[in-house]
Amino acid sequence: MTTSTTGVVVQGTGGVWEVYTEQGERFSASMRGRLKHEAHGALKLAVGDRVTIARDAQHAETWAITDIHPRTSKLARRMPGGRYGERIVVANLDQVLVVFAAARPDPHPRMLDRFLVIAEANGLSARIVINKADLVSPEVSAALFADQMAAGYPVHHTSIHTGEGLEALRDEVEHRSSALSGPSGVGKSSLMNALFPGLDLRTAAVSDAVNKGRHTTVGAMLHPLPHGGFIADTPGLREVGLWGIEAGQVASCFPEFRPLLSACRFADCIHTVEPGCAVREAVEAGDVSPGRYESYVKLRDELMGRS
Ligand SMILES: Nc1nc2c(ncn2[C@@H]2O[C@H](COP(=O)(O)OP(=O)(O)OP(=O)(O)O)[C@@H](O)[C@H]2O)c(=O)[nH]1
Ligand SMILES: [Zn+2]
Repeated sequence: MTTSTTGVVVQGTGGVWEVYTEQGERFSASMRGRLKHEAHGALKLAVGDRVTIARDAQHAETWAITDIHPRTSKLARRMPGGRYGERIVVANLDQVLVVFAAARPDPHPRMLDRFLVIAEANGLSARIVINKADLVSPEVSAALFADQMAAGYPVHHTSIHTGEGLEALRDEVEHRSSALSGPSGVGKSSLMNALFPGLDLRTAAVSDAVNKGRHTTVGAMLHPLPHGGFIADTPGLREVGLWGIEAGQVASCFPEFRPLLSACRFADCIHTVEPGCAVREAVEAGDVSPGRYESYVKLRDELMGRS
């Protein structure tokens, strides 16, 4: 007799995948031969995939992955070593949490915009978290990232010391699959531990640390949350980088630009020098923030190989 169940791939090493079921059980499973063959094409298994697993009564120890369910999203990066193709870092994320600190280290709006563009380009919604809110006055904290808030991104102000904002953030994280991103030292692991005691993230691995190379062999890992949902312990958005984003796509990764793009005089407007550019007019009129526009120009230049 064969039993089967469904679950989410939470980790993968050397062909053995760990699958977490809705009942909260963890099983090791490998890809069934036929599926492996098919997977050579478009569908490669990734952490975050929903799968069906089955096992024979006779081989009671081993589970086989018999089906990979359709993905709703993927965060992908270039194959390591410059090989052609993509590697899916994590599938089926619902959102990215971009964490900065109100101070220590100082927040950096242009770096935030870069993270937001990467999330947009991967089709993921982003939520901004300003942690260490206890270090500045409420007025200063509220003014931080006001441009990104005006662009439509939800912003949370949190502190693990005063407890501010923790409950509201927990509500948005439970029952969803979220990736954490943000610079080193902003309090990502402290925050997750405050929200979900005992979560035990691999502290160093969730960091977008300067020390880049060290993540190349470590894949993403999903941590199940006590009441449902997952936190992805990923190499971070910075490593995923701008890969796969075309220069012409950058403008549409700024949500506040989107309604303007069809109003430019030229259909192929790149919003830098053209007359009749609706984006630049909106900047001049104060409807689009100069800082966000600066981020656009910078990221576009970078993708054009001009910086
Ligand atoms: N004042 C204050 N300090 C905090 C807060 N959250 C975290 N910290 C401190 O900030 C420092 C860095 O916290 P971590 O949780 O290690 O930061 P991280 O983002 O996970 O850092 P990496 O592992 O390098 O990516 C620690 O000394 C924390 O105690 C907060 O809300 N307020
Ligand atoms: Zn334009």
